[in-house]
Amino acid sequence: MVANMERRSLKAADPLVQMQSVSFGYSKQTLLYDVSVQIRSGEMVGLLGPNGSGKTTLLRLLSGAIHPRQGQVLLLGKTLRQWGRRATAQRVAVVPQEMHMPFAFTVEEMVQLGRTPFVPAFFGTRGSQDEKAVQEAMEIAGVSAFAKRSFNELSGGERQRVTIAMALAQEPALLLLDEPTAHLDIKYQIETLALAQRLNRERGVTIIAALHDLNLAARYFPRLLLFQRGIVADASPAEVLQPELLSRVYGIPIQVGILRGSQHLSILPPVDDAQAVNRKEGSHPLIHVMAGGGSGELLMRALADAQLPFVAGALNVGDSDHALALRLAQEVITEQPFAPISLPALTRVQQSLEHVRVLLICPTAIGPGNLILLQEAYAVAQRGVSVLLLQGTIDGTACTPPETGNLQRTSQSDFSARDYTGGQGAMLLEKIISAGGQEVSSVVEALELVKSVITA
Ligand SMILES: Nc1ncnc2c1ncn2[C@@H]1O[C@H](COP(=O)(O)OP(=O)(O)OP(=O)(O)O)[C@@H](O)[C@H]1O
Repeated sequence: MVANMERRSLKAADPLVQMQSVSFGYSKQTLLYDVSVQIRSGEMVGLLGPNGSGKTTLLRLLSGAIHPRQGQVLLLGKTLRQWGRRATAQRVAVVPQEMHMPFAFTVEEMVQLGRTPFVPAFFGTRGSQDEKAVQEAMEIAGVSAFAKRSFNELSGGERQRVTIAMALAQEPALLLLDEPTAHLDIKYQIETLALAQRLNRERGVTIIAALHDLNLAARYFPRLLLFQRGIVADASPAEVLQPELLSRVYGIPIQVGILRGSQHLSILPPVDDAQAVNRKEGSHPLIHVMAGGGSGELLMRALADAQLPFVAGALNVGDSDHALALRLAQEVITEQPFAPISLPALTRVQQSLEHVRVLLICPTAIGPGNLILLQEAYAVAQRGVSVLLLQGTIDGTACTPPETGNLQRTSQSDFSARDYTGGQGAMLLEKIISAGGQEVSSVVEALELVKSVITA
């Protein structure tokens, strides 16, 4: 009721819920970094991402169960802290991955629990409005027939519908579903998502669901957020479910096709997984890009436009170059947010550098955390591999677009200006040059040199 009235007063363009530069971590380590997203009333959004990518955490932030370390979550323009728990629960309902009841509640009693945010505190009793909402929720979710049965005796699919009924009894404006189809057979998976779709279409409930099944996500959700500790892609299924992007984010080769006679996408592992992996290994990119802080943006776009496959990294989660590399690079070597390059990431960089013919170093800031990459670059230059150093400042003007020309040559002073290691970084860059590394002053020049090296 509350939610219905507020929903009607919302203008179509107003976001129902928004995350503004949200960062969060359970421990010192940051799990989600700088996440910003807006969801309008009436949207149905699927949240995709590998295990441990932070989908549940994102839903918990949206429900107010946990609070951001930085940034804020707004519901109808007010932070969840400003709303408070009770008022938030009158507007946002969560269907968790699994619900275990230690007591033998009947289905009806369970669904009545959904009305808790509306029952006055301190011995308040439920009124006729609450009873109506409970009966209606059971009806919509298709659980009225077993209202008097014990929740714990139900099948997985039936339980799932009861937990959805519980959430519906809250009459939420926003329904958060955490892997609503986990543990369900295909019939119940489809029934559950069809129910979510009906709620969305007929009752205007805004739905955000974390999902693992990419095919079902494509079938039921007009907007998908691909998530890996931050939002990697946010668009329609056809735009988000790109084989290269999915393969990079999930770390296995993935094919996307269109089912014959159907408008829906079909996501499959390749026919012969082993063959695909071998093919991928056999065609390791010949180009490696070291970047960070946006310094690699124009170069990576130019390489992708020229259809030149490359490895990027190591890059920290949350770095804008990392998000872009996930879209454009064949392989991305990922490091924790803000963390120095770890041994596993360094090993992957070393493995990549063994195969490449060109290493491109973008004009990123050099700190104690990434200095080790320059040491690797120096070793590569000493082996006679072509190393190109893109010149530029680190204020976003680096690597000017191919059409518009050159960077200013600043050389030594440029190196020092972005060196935060007390001179070690600048010295390594100088050593790379003396070992044969070549400075380039534009993306155009870099691309020409790359092409000449890899076709030689
Ligand atoms: N309460 C917690 N305390 C500490 N770490 C946690 C907690 N909850 C989750 N994590 C960790 O945070 C990371 C992200 O977990 P989260 O459950 O958000 O991911 P997910 O994308 O939903 O994963 P899955 O698809 O496997 O459900 C994981 O590494 C997880 O172990």
